[in-house]
Amino acid sequence: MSELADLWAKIEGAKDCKSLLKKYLTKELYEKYKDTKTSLGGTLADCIRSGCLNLDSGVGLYACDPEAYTVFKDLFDAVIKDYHKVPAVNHPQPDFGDINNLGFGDLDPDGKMIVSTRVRVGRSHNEFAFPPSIKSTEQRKQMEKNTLEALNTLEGELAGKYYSLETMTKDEQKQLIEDHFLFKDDDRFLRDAGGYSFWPEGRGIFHNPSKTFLVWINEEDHLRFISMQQGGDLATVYKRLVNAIQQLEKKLTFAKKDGYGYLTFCPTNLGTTLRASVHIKVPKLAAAGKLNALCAGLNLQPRGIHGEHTESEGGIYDVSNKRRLGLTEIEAIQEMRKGVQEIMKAELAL
Ligand SMILES: Nc1ncnc2c1ncn2[C@@H]1O[C@H](COP(=O)(O)OP(=O)(O)OP(=O)(O)O)[C@@H](O)[C@H]1O
Ligand SMILES: NC(=[NH2+])NCCC[C@H](N)C(=O)O
Repeated sequence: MSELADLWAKIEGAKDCKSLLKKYLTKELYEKYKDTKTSLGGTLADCIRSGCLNLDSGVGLYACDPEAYTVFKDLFDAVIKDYHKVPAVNHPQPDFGDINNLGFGDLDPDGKMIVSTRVRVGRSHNEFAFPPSIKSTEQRKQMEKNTLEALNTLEGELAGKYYSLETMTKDEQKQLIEDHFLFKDDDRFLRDAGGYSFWPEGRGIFHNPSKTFLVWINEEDHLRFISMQQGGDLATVYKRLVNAIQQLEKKLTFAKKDGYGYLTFCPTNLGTTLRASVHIKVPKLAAAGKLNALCAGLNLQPRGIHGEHTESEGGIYDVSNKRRLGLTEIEAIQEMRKGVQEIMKAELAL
């Protein structure tokens, strides 16, 4: 049996599987796409491997490369519409808003509830495959090199240095992870999607001395741009990120598609690719079992303190916008801002 037929048999037989892949990969779509290849050589197996090997996936589908969104359109569109709750895949053009006139500042001026604030976006290079279809270390290294040429031209607050995972000590790596600056290598969904192949080659982190602006290279996405700092000053964090994006877009061209926005490896990140989060102390809401429902109603997503698939510690949660597609960057930030302010009100009322 071919690998694809084997993966298909696994998911077809998984009656209790609740992933979006299970919901939308019908026999008809499987037959339609089973022999299809992207121009970089990506296949349906590359897109569905993680979801078939991890039947508890929420989504279960990854793009093998930027072209997957076009080549396997019917499958991706169905998953995208369901995850992002949009009737059609019709993402607007980027709009970061008037960053000098945002109309909001620090969400927690007294510093009582918000421990830290972070906003990140993902960016991809059109000419490189995503992890399932990357066939050699050379591709990751080339991408790392092209990106560093651009990062090394950044000036002022954004200027920084690159730290390769290939040369970093285990202790340095551990400390950066504990301090919430660096990615880990223990996500089984990403592992089965090829995310850790040839690890740690071509991976690394660029950051400024104060670690308020950081770039992850060759983690889940080709690139992640991150702005973060202690406290609740969302406006400052967002402005810094937009400034970085605008500077880097002068040097690099990122994968983008009309109606889909910026293209990312995982369809959950598509569009604005923006996740704005606070680490927020909400012990009362959590103890009352009210946080999840409140977040759901506000289009927010609660996570644990060490990120996705982790637990809360001391009543502190990572709360962020859930929607990234079908709205502009500034709308996603405003949705997160309003939602976080509602959560703060609800915590104080208990
Ligand atoms: N507001 C925040 N303050 C401090 N650290 C944060 C904040 N939000 C997220 N982090 C940290 O960022 C790291 C990465 O988190 P996580 O993997 O959940 O999200 P991500 O980088 O946005 O990507 P993805 O959604 O693809 O998983 C973790 O260490 C997490 O604790
Ligand atoms: N980091 C991410 N892209 N997270 C979202 C999806 C993760 C995993 N593939 C799932 O389907 O549950």
